[in-house]
Amino acid sequence: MDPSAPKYFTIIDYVIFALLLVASMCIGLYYAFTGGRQSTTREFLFADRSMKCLPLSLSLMATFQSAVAVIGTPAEVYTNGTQYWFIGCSYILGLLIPAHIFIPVFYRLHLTSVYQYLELRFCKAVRICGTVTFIFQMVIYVGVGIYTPALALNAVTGFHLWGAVLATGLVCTLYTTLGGLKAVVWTDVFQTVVMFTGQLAVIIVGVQQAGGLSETWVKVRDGGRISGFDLNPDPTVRHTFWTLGVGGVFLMLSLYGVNQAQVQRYLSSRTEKEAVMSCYMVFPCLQVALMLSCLMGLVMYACYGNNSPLEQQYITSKDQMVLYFVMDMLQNFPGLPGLFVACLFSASLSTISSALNSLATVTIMDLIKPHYSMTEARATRISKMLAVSYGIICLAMAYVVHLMKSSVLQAALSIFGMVGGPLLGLFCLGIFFPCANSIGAVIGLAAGLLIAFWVGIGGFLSRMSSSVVPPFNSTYTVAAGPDNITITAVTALIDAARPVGLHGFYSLSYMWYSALNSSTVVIIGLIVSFMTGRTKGDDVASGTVYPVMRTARSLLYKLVEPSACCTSSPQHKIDGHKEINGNVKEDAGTQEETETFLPSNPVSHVEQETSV
Ligand SMILES: O=C(O)CCCC[C@@H]1SC[C@@H]2NC(=O)N[C@@H]21
Ligand code: NA
Repeated sequence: MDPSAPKYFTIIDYVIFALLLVASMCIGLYYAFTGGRQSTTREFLFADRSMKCLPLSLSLMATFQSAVAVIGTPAEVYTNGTQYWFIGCSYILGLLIPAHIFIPVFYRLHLTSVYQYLELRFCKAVRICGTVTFIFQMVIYVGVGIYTPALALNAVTGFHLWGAVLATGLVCTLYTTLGGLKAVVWTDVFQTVVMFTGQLAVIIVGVQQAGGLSETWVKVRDGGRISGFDLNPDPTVRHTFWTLGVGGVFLMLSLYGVNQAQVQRYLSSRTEKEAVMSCYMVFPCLQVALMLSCLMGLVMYACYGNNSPLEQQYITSKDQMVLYFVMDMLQNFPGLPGLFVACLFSASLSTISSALNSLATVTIMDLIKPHYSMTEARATRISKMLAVSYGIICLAMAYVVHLMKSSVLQAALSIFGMVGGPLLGLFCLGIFFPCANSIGAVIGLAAGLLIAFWVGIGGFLSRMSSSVVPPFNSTYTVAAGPDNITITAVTALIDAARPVGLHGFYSLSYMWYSALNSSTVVIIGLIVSFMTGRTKGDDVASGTVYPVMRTARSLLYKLVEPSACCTSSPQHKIDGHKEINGNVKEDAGTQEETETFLPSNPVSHVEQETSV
């Protein structure tokens, strides 16, 4: 069989792929005609705030596990080894901080959109800036998410590119519009099961084709694909333990801490405890997803070695490698290629549906409702129309992505870093620095976005221009074997060409974008706040600041005085929260200080803190 010929699906493959779309549509229809029949925004956008932590945790994981991870991560591991796996270390802090800082603050404010927080803490202008930035980020990200699987599928199986894009986009938009957040969460659960099953099937068959587990291990180890701890502190090295383990924390905080798609899931939990639990339960799900993607890259290497289909010119981009591998390996297992393609589109659908639902939410809640009073029914109808409109916009965005040529994994993570980073900085400025004021917030956000695009675009262009340096300045894994002399020579050449000065700034690893941009927003935001008259502690809206110092003191106190921990903590009076659309929330009453060390009404401690 000529390996360069495109592989074709058998009829059973198409059936499995069609079944996935039909099943997703049925879940959407089910939630369109049961329960409250999606007639209120509370149901359409927040699932009646009744969600339990298990489906939520799978949905939280699925939202940012798109075809990009299913295709891009194995290609990354195949090319550069398992260094990328260290991003898993960033999931610890990347989920603990959202669980114990962001969720308590956002949950107790009874927010509808996470950007409502920005108006409570700063002013309406900051809220609008945050909302628009989020919309910009998610529309581009969804464009990548829709286009990625269609491109890979088209390249390897001849499946019509825009047919796949339209099928994905339309089915997804339909069930999201019909079934609201309940449908999005439950299709995420179903699609995650399909995604994991597909990946596992390919790994098992791949290991068999490579000659068994021990044979696979020997090949990847001798091929230098098992990376150790690369503790190189050089921030321009693309993947090291620091860029992934530390830079990854900021990336995770921008996604699982302050991204509307995730915060909306926390807010749709029945109780704050369920929300915190769902955040904790994301950790094992993410580790499994990361493990499956990395293992697939290793199995691909065990099967192809260094003469990859890319070098054989069977495919044109490394993002097509996974699908080529699947069609190559599973050709004799009718139905499995269809299962893997269903896995790929499941990853995509679960991300696109979450994004469309969150885009509709912030648009209606942040941009429309505050300016026009309307009935619940009308607001829900507009939300559904918005979901459809964003579906169409994202299909157009897929075409724009078609025009750009970049590794999809790096493209997606760069978008998160360039746009998600400044948003993370904006929320950190508000939550951790009571002295920050609105002018500081707006100018800080602008500075963060400016730096982000300067480094991001500059880095992209400088990589394109200097042909000597490879597509991204990665440290080559020195391949053992006859050609290692060549590789060493090339590495020496790269080091010689390594950019210095401003050029060095441009070649910052994309994994540091989130950290750099969020820090820029905080630093500039604080400087401008001090220059323009910092906010006094008691001017800060109740519940919008996390008392870092007080929590640290109470943690220290519990450590030093173990006997103190069994006495009941002092009662705290909760005063009413002024909700944004005017009606004051009745919160009067007293409440035990919760074990998350965040007092039920954090601002009172800020007053104490700032007044001390
Ligand atoms: O798959 C995607 O859509 C984007 C690539 C993964 C996004 C980041 S990587 C760290 C975190 N872990 C995940 O599984 N997704 C996010
Ligand atoms: Na997904």
